[in-house]
Amino acid sequence: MKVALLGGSFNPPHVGHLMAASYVHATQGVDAVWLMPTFHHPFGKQLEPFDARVRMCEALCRETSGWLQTSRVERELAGGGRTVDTLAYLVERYPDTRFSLIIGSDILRDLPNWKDFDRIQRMARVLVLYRAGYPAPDTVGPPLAEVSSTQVRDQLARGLEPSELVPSAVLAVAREEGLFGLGRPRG
Ligand SMILES: Nc1ncnc2c1ncn2[C@@H]1O[C@H](COP(=O)(O)OP(=O)(O)OP(=O)(O)O)[C@@H](O)[C@H]1O
Ligand SMILES: O=C(O)c1ccc[n+]([C@@H]2O[C@H](COP(=O)([O-])O)[C@@H](O)[C@H]2O)c1
Repeated sequence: MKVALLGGSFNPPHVGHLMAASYVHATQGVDAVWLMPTFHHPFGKQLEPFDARVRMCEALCRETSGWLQTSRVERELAGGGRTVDTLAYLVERYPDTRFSLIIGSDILRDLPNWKDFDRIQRMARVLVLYRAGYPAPDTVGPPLAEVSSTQVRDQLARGLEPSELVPSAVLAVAREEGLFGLGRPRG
């Protein structure tokens, strides 16, 4: 079994995540892609509750035939949210699985602040996808969608419906859960 991991805040998930996962599934010889929402963000990002982000990720996964799944592993570990620790745990727990790690090229500038990136590279094949707007050497594939969770949150804060950036089923969960100020009167 070959699994590619896409870790992220998913605050909220958007079509860029779906495109990144689809691209890897379609071209990189993996059987499955696991979305791995952050429980505690290592750099202290303030996020909507974990369970609500998991629900939105699950809605995103339902856009696929089943190869995209959501993992709650970072809550099971409940540690500092460092990817090297999550990966070491997964490698031990699934000895017959070969893992890849997907990151967007925007992350490259953060890597000096990651814990033990060298060790990550020894445990997993690292696939750096070309995120539109972040050209870099050695990325895989064409530039992917110019969309971010930040942009989605900005639209929601302005009372706009980000229906071109977020699958409708994901937006429905965000509305049900009252995330990102949805359902609250705007001041
Ligand atoms: N449009 C995209 N194209 C390619 N990769 C992406 C895209 N959006 C996110 N990613 C990658 O998915 C992973 C998780 O991203 P994350 O959940 O932080 O979304 P984000 O849009 O970057 O969020 P924010 O705007 O809140 O920082 C990261 O590796 C990121 O580089
Ligand atoms: O391992 C680290 O040191 C590390 C530092 C920062 C971020 N990460 C992971 O990188 C992934 C993308 O993070 P972000 O900030 O783009 O949502 C997510 O899975 C984080 O847990 C990992």
